Amino acid sequence: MTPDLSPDTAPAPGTAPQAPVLTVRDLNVVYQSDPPVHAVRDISFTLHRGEILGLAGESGCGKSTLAYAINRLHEWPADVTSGSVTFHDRDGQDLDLLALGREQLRRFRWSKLSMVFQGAMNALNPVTSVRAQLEDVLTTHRPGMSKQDRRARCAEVLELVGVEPRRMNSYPHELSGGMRQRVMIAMALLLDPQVMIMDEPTTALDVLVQRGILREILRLREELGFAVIFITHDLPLLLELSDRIAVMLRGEIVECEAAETIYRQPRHPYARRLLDSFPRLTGERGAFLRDDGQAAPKTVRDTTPTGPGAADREQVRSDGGVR
Ligand SMILES: Nc1ncnc2c1ncn2[C@@H]1O[C@H](COP(=O)(O)OP(=O)(O)OP(=O)(O)O)[C@@H](O)[C@H]1O
Repeated sequence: MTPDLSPDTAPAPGTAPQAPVLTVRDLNVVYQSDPPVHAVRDISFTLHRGEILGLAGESGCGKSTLAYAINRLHEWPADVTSGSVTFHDRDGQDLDLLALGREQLRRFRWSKLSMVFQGAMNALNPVTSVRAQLEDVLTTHRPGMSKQDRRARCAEVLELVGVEPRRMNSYPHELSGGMRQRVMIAMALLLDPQVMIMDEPTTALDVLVQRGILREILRLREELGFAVIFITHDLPLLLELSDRIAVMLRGEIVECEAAETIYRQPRHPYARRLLDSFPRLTGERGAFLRDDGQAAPKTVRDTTPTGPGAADREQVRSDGGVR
């Protein structure tokens, strides 16, 4: 497959061109309310393998509507009125996501593309153990997997996100918010997806816990090679995390560039305004924070727990009065 390297879709400078994993073309989503709300307008972009694409924009600009429509999680009155979303599978097959039937969709979600949304930690079933909830995903999607392999895989993903596997026997209420969100990320990783959509995944958490989780996401992306669409209104965070950033305004992408270009030379007046609204970007931190060619930003590396047990340490730190 020939990579799509048109200006609005090219990977960040200095990174090897990667094949696309997701292509969105001229997507329109309208809430058929009275009056109708045209929440996503003619949006086009390409997500490349292993890339972190940040989606920035103020509240109500359509970020979540776009994310839900890509994954077909939108519900009436949200209506995809036109456009296409194509998933380019590892095996070379192209999937037209808007045309998938219910059963195909069920197989597609979690296994090829998974989503972690804001407050996902509250989506865990309070009366079922973490183990049962993780295993349930495997039982549904990998019915031939042995019990032993299921357990091993659940322990493996928990370890990947820094949660001690012994926590598997816990119930959600026994875990801190940060740990629960890590469990949700583990669940999203279970089936080795090629794309993860993260919609404000850490917004509800305190800054240290948030940093720890973001660092883990960056490390996992390096290790496992999935691509991420990361949604937040927190532009400084996106500048640290993303390869490219798409800036949304009233349902449209008004600028899509390498994170560093958005930071140094934002073209669109709204992107400039958005940058100016974060004083710390132009204040004492001054310089752009990413290492050249490296995903892990300095600020994240310096301040956060990592590895198995990191979430437990977060718990201790939270209990120890960090908040
Ligand atoms: N069920 C609905 N019916 C009508 N309009 C809706 C509905 N849900 C969202 N909208 C409108 O669609 C637009 C886009 O909303 P959306 O939630 O996608 O924005 P967002 O950028 O994700 O905001 P936030 O950052 O606050 O989550 C907004 O104008 C919102 O009011």
